[in-house]
Amino acid sequence: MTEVLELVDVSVVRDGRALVDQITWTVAEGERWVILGPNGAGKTTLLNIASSYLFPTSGSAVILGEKLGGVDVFDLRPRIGVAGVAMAEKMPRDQSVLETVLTAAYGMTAHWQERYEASDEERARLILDRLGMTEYAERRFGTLSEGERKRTLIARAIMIDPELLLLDEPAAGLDLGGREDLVRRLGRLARDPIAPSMIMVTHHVEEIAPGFTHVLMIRQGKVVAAGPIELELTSRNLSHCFGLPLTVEHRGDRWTAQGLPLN
Ligand SMILES: Nc1ncnc2c1ncn2[C@@H]1O[C@H](COP(=O)(O)OP(=O)(O)OP(=O)(O)O)[C@@H](O)[C@H]1O
Repeated sequence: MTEVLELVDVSVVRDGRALVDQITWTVAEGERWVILGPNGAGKTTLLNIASSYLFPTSGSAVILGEKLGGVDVFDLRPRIGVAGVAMAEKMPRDQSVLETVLTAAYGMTAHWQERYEASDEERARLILDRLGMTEYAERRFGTLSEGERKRTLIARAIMIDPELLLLDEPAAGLDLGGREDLVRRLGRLARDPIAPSMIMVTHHVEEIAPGFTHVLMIRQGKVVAAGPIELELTSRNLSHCFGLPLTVEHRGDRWTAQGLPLN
């Protein structure tokens, strides 16, 4: 099996502090990983390495077979789809949802007189439809609700037909209905055998969609557990990861967790 991401002894040090501390982690093609961990654990830092926007201070990072530092990142980035808060902030608010998705195919964030191929527009509309966004295609990005915005950015990340899809807290800020709608759609994507390898950062096990296969738990920049979700997403590991006693349950194809009551 081919590796889409291979980190060996990766550390990121800022102001003398390791934000990510000697992490060794491999993601194989077709796997769908969840990164879990408390605030400040280093999840986004890891995702920034996986998207080639951040270079490790030490250790080696190989993304889609290319070693960071030895490859032109501008060749690598079009192969990686990223949806997260940082991307939302870069999107022009007065651009339509359709254009927001379409510009991805041209490696841009804004419409700039480029002529779109009819086949690209067709693909953008198809992806928007899969994410339940058909009726919003002509709406301005800036007028969307948080949930609609998140679905638009996921559509944009998928538009480039990436080999690796990175989702940074896709369900953050969504209400219960919005979360459940997104989890169902991510579940459909995760179970699609031709969908790209995926890595999703989240704070909540309830946001893990069916079809996710592996979990990486980190705390203070270090790996607490990594491996198949059924084996590693245990009360013991989760408690260690978040630093308080927690119980996790797997019911049907979903996960829930709660803290143990105080004595
Ligand atoms: N450029 C920087 N210089 C110094 N410290 C930084 C820098 N970037 C991030 N950090 C720190 O690194 C730690 C890890 O940050 P990161 O954003 O990766 O955490 P996270 O797990 O994604 O957190 P959250 O769940 O709150 O989003 C945090 O303590 C953060 O303050």
